[in-house]
Amino acid sequence: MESYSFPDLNQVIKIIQITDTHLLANGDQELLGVNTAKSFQAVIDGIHRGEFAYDFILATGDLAQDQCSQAYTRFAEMVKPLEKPVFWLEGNHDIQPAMYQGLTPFPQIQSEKHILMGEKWQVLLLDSHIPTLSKGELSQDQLNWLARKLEEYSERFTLIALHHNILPTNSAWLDQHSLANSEALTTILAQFSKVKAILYGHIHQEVDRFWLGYRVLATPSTCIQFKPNCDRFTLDPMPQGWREISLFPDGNIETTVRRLNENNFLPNFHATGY
Ligand SMILES: Nc1ncnc2c1ncn2[C@@H]1O[C@@H]2COP(=O)(O)O[C@H]2[C@H]1O
Ligand SMILES: [Fe+2]
Repeated sequence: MESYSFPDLNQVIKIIQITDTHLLANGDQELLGVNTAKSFQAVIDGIHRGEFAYDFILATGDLAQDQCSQAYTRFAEMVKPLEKPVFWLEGNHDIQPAMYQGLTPFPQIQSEKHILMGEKWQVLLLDSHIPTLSKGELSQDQLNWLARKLEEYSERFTLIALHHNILPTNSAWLDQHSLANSEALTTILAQFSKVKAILYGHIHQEVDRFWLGYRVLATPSTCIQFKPNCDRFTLDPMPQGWREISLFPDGNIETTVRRLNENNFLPNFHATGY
C-alpha cells in the first residue's frame, strides 16, 4: 500500500489520537449503559473547544463494537467536523470488509498505514488483530513490513501505532488480551535507533512511561474506562478522553491526555463484562 505524505510538515507535527469509540449500528444502542455515539460526540466537541492545532487524527482501533458497516459510516460522519485527515488501524472488535465498506466512501478517511511527515518523522500503523480473538498478535507479514519501512526510512524518527498493549496493565482479566508477541516487535525495533514511541489503545486507560528507551503511550477510550490494577473486570468513572501529541524536529515528543471535565456517560458499574 502507498504511503500518505504531508510534505510541508517540517516544524512541530501535531496529532490527535482517538481510540476505542465502540460505535454501534444503531445510534440509540448502548455499551454497558453508555451511548457510545453520544460520548464520542462529547469528545469531538471537546477536541473542537481545545486550542491544539492538530494536523491529522489517528484512530487506534475498536472503532465499532458490533462490526457493522453502519457503525463505521457513523464514525466517518461524526469525525467530519474535525476536518483533518483521519487514519485508522484495526482493533479486536473491528472487521475488515465492514470497515472498508463503511469508511472508504469518505475522502477524509485515509486507509494508508505509512504516514510521512515532512523530512524528519514517520508513523507506522500496525494491524495486531487476530480474527475472533481479543488478544493481539503481529503476523510475520506485519513484522516484515515494519522492518522494511524502518530500513527504507531509517533516517526518520518513528512513531509506531497499534491497537493492543505491548506492556501488561497489572489487571489479570485484561492482560490475557495483550499483544502476544511483543518481543518479536521489540526485537525488530531494537535494530533501528530512531524509533521514539509506541502508541496504543485497547486498555481504556492512560499510560505514559519510558520502556527500553521508547515512550510507551496508551489513551482513554471515548466511551467506557477500565480501572487500572484490578484483577477482575472493573469499570472506572474517569471521564472520556483523547490524546494530543507534538513531534519536534529534533525527535522530542510532548504529549498530554485530555479528558472531558466530567463524566456525563457513566456506565453500569454492576456489569461484569461484555
Ligand atoms: N469480564 C471479562 N473478562 C475478560 N475479558 C473481558 C471481560 N469483559 C470483556 N472482555 C474482553 O476484554 C476486552 C478488552 O477491551 P476490548 O474493548 O477490546 O474488548 C473486551 C472484551 O473482548
Ligand atoms: Fe480492544
